[in-house]
Amino acid sequence: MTGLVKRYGAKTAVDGLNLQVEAGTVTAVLGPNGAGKTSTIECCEGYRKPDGGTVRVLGLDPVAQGEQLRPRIGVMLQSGGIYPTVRAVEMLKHTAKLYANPLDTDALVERLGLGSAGRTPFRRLSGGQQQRLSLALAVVGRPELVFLDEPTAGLDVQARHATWELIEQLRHDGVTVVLTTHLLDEAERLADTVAIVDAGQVVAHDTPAGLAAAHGAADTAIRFTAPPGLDLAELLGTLPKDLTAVEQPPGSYTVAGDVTADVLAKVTSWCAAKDVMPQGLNVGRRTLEDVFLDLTGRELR
Ligand SMILES: Nc1ncnc2c1ncn2[C@@H]1O[C@H](COP(=O)(O)OP(=O)(O)OP(=O)(O)O)[C@@H](O)[C@H]1O
Repeated sequence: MTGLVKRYGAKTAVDGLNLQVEAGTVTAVLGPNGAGKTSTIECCEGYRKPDGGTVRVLGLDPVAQGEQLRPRIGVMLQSGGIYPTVRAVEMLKHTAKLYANPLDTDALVERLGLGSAGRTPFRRLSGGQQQRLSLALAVVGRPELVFLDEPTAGLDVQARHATWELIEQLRHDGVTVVLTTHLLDEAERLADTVAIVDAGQVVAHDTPAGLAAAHGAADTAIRFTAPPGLDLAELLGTLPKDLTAVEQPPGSYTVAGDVTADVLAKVTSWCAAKDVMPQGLNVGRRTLEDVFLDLTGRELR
């Protein structure tokens, strides 16, 4: 898509967003709450009409050519969209019959641990079961491309791993997957490329390793918490020139760069001179989470 714009009244949710996804890959769209991820995905699915820009999915316009597109894609919405009284597995079997070459529904039920949910009406399923059923419904028709909006939000660890394995299987089968997530480990584990969205735009799109390399994630960092408002310019004055220091969010400090034992000693003695106790201090590699924080100024959750 190029230059995608989506507005709700005066609010511009998506603000000229550009994103190209290669067939057969898994793309994770990562961003803070309200960044415009869901709006973007819904424009790709044809559920929302863009206010500007061009969206093509499998070469088709999702709004004008929705009828052609829909049988070829799978969609897992954040909020169900499933009849509340319909029984879980019946719904899945019924949906499978609408497709020429569906997946084996029994195997899918087994894989997603939905066996016990068989005859339960959708509205009586637990949140996690509803979500796994939505995922099953999205993939049962063997789509060429699936959109998964926060597929593991709120799932327990076991269900999350089952979902990850299913997504890995899709990728292995050559299905193109676009998923949104707040979870960095999910993006790192599953995605060939990660698109970081902030304020309705893609601010970076690369492989997880590429993002990390481009944004200094190989550096080491000292992290600690302390009362907000420490004078970081003064702290930096005591440290070698190539180091950086940020307070984000207030009271959480990161000193990054070539962190040696000498740098660590200088940071702690500066704190001591200010009568500040650095809590939870640790030294480690900068992570993709730090990259995210740098790019968006916000934490993932
Ligand atoms: N139907 C709507 N009417 C009005 N405003 C909306 C509507 N849907 C979304 N918004 C607003 O548009 C912005 C982007 O929302 P969107 O749901 O696309 O973001 P998101 O990145 O998916 O967020 P989250 O991670 O919380 O799901 C938000 O500020 C949201 O409040």
